[in-house]
Amino acid sequence: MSLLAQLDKSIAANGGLIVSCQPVPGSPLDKPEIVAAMALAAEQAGAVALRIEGVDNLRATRAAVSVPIIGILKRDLDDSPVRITAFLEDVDALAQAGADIIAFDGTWRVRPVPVEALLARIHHHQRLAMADCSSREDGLACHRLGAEIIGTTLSGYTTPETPEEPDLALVSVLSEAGCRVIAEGRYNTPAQAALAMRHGAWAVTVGSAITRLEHICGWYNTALKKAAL
Ligand SMILES: CC(=O)N[C@H](C=O)[C@@H](O)[C@H](O)[C@H](O)COP(=O)(O)O
Repeated sequence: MSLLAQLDKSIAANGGLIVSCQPVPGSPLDKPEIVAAMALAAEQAGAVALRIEGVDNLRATRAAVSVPIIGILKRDLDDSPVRITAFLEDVDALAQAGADIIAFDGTWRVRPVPVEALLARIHHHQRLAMADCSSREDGLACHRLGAEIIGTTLSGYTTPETPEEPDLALVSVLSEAGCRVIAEGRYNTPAQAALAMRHGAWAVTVGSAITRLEHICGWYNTALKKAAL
């Protein structure tokens, strides 16, 4: 059975939650063995797939879990705002470390390597490609170029202000256009994730609300401070 067919089956059975295990950089939780433990706990709790950043985290997680892994590699570049899997060697490293799906920045911004070349390299390794997009235009362009999965990951992150709510409208527009959409970015409650599925998402990736303890504490601290005023 193809990986997509396998995922269709587990999404139908379990609901379509993908857990992104990306600790806050420099956090006491930012260690490959802890990332792998979070990933295993998510798998045991019914996650259909995992999203993992970095080669060491990916290797540790691959050894611990059996569900598919979406691999990414983040870098901060001087001459481009693109951060997620920007180079061909990043694709090679992720494939080698055991990613089943490789996600990359699919936005139309100044970038070191064209989307077409990244897609060709991912497919050369016989991996599935997920394009992390910010808009209808990005998403449709990556879909036409052959990305099997379109993520709404970067909606709200290519502009100076990031909204609080997730971009459900983008999920609808891309799924109506025939894309296999992973809703991702600020799905901080189960109700928001469920809404994404009702807007046509194939699956929903949740990161901060499940695996970034500092963000969750921050949400509570802000609310509690406001309540004390
Ligand atoms: C914009 C960007 O770089 N997003 C990253 C992509 O991998 C991660 O930092 C997010 O945590 C991930 O997309 C999940 O989103 P959320 O943490 O909101 O559930």
